[in-house]
Amino acid sequence: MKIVEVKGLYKNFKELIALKNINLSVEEGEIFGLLGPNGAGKTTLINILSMVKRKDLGEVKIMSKDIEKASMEIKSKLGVVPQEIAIFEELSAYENVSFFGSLYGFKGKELNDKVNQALKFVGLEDRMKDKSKHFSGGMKRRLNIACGIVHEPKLVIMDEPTVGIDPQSRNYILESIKALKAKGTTIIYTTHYMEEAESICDRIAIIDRGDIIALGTKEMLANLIEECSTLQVTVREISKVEEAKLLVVKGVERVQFEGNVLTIYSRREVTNLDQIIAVLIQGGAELTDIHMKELNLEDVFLNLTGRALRD
Ligand SMILES: Nc1ncnc2c1ncn2[C@@H]1O[C@H](COP(=O)(O)OP(=O)(O)OP(=O)(O)O)[C@@H](O)[C@H]1O
Repeated sequence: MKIVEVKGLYKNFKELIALKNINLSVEEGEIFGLLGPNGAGKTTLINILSMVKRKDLGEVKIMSKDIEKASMEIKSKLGVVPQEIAIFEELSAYENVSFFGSLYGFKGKELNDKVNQALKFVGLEDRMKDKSKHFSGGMKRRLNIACGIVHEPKLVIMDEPTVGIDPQSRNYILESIKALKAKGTTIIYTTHYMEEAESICDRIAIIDRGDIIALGTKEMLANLIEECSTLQVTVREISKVEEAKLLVVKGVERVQFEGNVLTIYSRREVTNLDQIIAVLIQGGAELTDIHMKELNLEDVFLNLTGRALRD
């Protein structure tokens, strides 16, 4: 079942087109990634889905209801974890989560149980009485998540929840997101870290300049690249590598140099390993390592836009 359906969505900020003709759907129970560089339009899309901003044009349905006609009903089943940490520094972790839980009408034992469960979920049960102003950046991010999921929403929207935190907290958060999915929650996850999108998302939409330029599983996205086989060769004498000679080998599309490593992109249907090695040996470059590189979403982005995903 589709839990989110977006058709022909547009959003402008004066003359800037922040979103143009966005079409996508999110299946119930999946982790759906929105991957794109800074300024691509991820937050704008998330803000529209979470009803913080209004769309200009198009149709957005969540749980089969139009977001503008059934906003109250949808909001009760929706959890939002914003990019900016939205917690009260002077309150304890427990008080923060309890406040958000009470906004959804929970009280008494039911509220207490939900708060304890949410804090346990993000690994803050031992620190629940501490004021959040004493927390590290990673702990504040985890508390932010607990506030967004305390009411056990069916759909959780997370906007770059791992920005600027240590690797340990990041892993903790990624594991909690997988655990949320295992409980049946649907998650929309925005990030500009392609490793995160690759590791937790079932499907990924790549967004650039307000436009979805590709959508699918990571395997489907990698298949979009025509020059599919990617050979990485480390040589002792990079100056002896003759790019022009490599480029005339059948199937070779592109050669990239980085220090002593060269990456050779070839069309997928061509077998040319023998010829490539022969060219390098004849030139006297001296090979020290050679392996096939697996294509990742960074390559997909570069291939589709001609630009790197990261700044
Ligand atoms: N309120 C606003 N007024 C004017 N322009 C805006 C506003 N909000 C966003 N924009 C612009 O819209 C574009 C998309 O921004 P958005 O924040 O959605 O991108 P993003 O992919 O979430 O990037 P980031 O990761 O940096 O948050 C950017 O060019 C941004 O400057």
